[in-house]
Amino acid sequence: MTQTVGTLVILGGSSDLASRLLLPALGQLLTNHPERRLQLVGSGSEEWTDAHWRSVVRSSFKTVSASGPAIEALLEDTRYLTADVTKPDDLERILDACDATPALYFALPPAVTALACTALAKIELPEGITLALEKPFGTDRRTAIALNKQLAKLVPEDQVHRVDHFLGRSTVYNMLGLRFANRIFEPVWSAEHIERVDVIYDETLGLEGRARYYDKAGALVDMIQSHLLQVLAVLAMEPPSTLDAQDLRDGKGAVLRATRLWQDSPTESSRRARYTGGTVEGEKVPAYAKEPGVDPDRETETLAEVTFQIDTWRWAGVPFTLRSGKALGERRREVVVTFKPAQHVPTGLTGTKEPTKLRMMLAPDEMQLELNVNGPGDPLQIERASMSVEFGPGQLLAYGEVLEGILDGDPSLSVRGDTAVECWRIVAPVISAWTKDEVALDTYRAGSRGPSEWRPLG
Ligand SMILES: NC(=O)C1=CN([C@@H]2O[C@H](COP(=O)(O)OP(=O)(O)OC[C@H]3O[C@@H](n4cnc5c(N)ncnc54)[C@H](OP(=O)(O)O)[C@@H]3O)[C@@H](O)[C@H]2O)C=CC1
Ligand SMILES: O=C1O[C@H](COP(=O)(O)O)[C@@H](O)[C@H](O)[C@H]1O
Repeated sequence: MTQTVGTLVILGGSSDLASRLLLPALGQLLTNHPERRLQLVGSGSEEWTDAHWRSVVRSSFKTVSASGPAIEALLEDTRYLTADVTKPDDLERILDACDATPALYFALPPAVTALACTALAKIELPEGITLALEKPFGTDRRTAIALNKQLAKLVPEDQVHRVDHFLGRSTVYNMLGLRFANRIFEPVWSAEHIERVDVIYDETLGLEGRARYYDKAGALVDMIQSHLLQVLAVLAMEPPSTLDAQDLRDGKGAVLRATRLWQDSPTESSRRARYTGGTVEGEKVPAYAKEPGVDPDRETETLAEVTFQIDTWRWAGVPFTLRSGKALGERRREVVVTFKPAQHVPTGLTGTKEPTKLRMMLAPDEMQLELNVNGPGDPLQIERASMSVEFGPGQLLAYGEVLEGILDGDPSLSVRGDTAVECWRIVAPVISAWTKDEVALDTYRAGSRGPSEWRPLG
């Protein structure tokens, strides 16, 4: 694809996102594509000099051993502008500093992003400008609709990239390849053969000093409302004709429009919990409620689990359970598709206790197909065997794939406006029930597997 963006502006240059994820990914992308030329402008409310910003960029690039002509050219003329991005004059100054068609990347808290968009409406924008917005997109359905309206007044939809780095993972293409480039999965990919689907994203990471953002979001909004619903959409979509932006996004949109809480019951379909003090990977972790910046009375959950149904012919009656949490004892990132038991196991064969399971591990991507096979000893005794395939790490970090889409004007892997709103609609009844305390806030020890009374998934 041809690069359509010539200047990348990071609003929130001092953010954790920029230094830890965006800049390393940019470094890797430009190392892999030495022919690219890109001007980088950083901006933030901190009074930084160009030299300080350059050193921040350089250290982030170092983490991925970035090098080559594209990196040298970028470091040579990158600059930093101190600005309040909620002020139109400051934004105008930033845009004046752009030598080529810019992309504005909002590495900002969602409320500040919304104010910056209001300010952008008051100034003239350069032709072809791209706007890249981080998740969460808005803070609920209403604010997401309002933000979409604001953006629509600024640029056409294809120039808006609602970033979800889970869609920037090769995982999406791996799932599509597995399903649609084989004859054996798609014919059984439905309620007729699938019992349930679990998407699990358990992290050993704790709060990592992100209370300012996380304490208002919690695990439901941070992971399920955004990333994991996108994974569900890719898993459950109808076969697209092409991998074009329109086909992919139409396919995901149709799934999400049909998705709602299991039996429409927020109390039956959702669970939440918060970690108490413990030890994770040998390190002591304080109770979430005692972390600096956390308001314990807010009762923010650090582990969330919600079951959904998809009201289509293909998926009627199949529960999709999404779970994610922090400070857990084991990092577990996988999609588990559990098939229905064989219709009839011939009398005489013994030992078929578990049905067939397809596990798709995320980052690093791997697939395991757990089957019932005849064991090496007694031929009538069925044993469990697993066939596994490693997909490899992908050419780029997830954010590198996101940035490549932005630079090349390809929104295939970004979230479309209507879909962002759907995701808020889907989780709204859970948020409402939790706010009213209709679902108890359970506890789990940091370093454990979660509350012992919760049914294990997968
Ligand atoms: N960090 C992560 O792992 C991930 C973050 N995200 C998303 O990225 C976004 C940023 O998150 P994160 O990096 O954690 O947040 P941080 O709190 O680390 O950074 C927020 C940034 O916003 C800047 N900022 C705030 N107000 C203004 C203003 N009025 N004018 C200019 N700059 C301003 C801050 O600058 P200053 O400090 O100078 O005020 C800072 O650079 C969020 O939407 C989050 O959901 C998404 C995926 C992962
Ligand atoms: O967006 C986010 O994602 C990360 C998990 O993604 P990973 O690619 O870093 O594994 C999560 O830790 C963070 O809380 C959330 O904001």
